[in-house]
Amino acid sequence: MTEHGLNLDLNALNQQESDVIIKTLLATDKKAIITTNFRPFEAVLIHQVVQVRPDIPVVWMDSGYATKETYEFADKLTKQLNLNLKIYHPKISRAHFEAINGSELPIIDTPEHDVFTNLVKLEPFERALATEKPEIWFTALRKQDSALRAEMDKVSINSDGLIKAAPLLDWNNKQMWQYELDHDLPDNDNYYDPTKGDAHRECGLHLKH
Ligand SMILES: Nc1ncnc2c1ncn2[C@@H]1O[C@H](COP(=O)(O)OS(=O)(=O)O)[C@@H](OP(=O)(O)O)[C@H]1O
Repeated sequence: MTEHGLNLDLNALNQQESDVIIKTLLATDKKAIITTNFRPFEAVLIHQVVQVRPDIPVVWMDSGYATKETYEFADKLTKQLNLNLKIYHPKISRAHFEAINGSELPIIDTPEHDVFTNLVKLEPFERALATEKPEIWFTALRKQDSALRAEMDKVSINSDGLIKAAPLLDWNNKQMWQYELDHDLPDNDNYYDPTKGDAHRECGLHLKH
């Protein structure tokens, strides 16, 4: 991967376990972020990454539609791991959106739903990228999430030239659960994403980036 000023063998790195991938990428001193939606099992990758770089920006696009348990989990994990949490809010609040559009969410796969997804997730993420200017982007994507993710590599260069790393790509739920148990980490048992409809659906974030 010399075009990015890194002397890394991507194919070799992709064969490695999560701890080696995280240490290798962060040893480069490149600016890194980790994104999280605080869905179940989020504590695992965040814990692994902050062991190596404690002050890494942890980026959350808070749609305003998260469950009470998600907000509680976000607070608890942030305090327990002393996270450098960076919250990106939509440009229009939930109250404002609902006053104009009503409190019922737009139907999935309609132009109205696309506008909503852009408002609460995609635009805030563009803002996060422009503000944080990462060179490395960690996510906890896993093969079991969707057909698209089943085909991904753990480490790749995305269309923006960002190094996109999903060190837990091939972990299963049992491994995630065991890791949380071993490290006394909290979890979220009531997660909801208003942009998804179905958990296996892509909202567009990982199609664009
Ligand atoms: N709201 C929000 N804030 C910050 N980061 C987010 C958000 N939504 C998605 N993501 C990032 O995308 C990863 C996959 O999330 P999802 O499958 O739930 O949704 S999406 O369809 O990709 O938007 C998700 O996975 P994790 O890394 O496991 O959190 C994040 O990295």
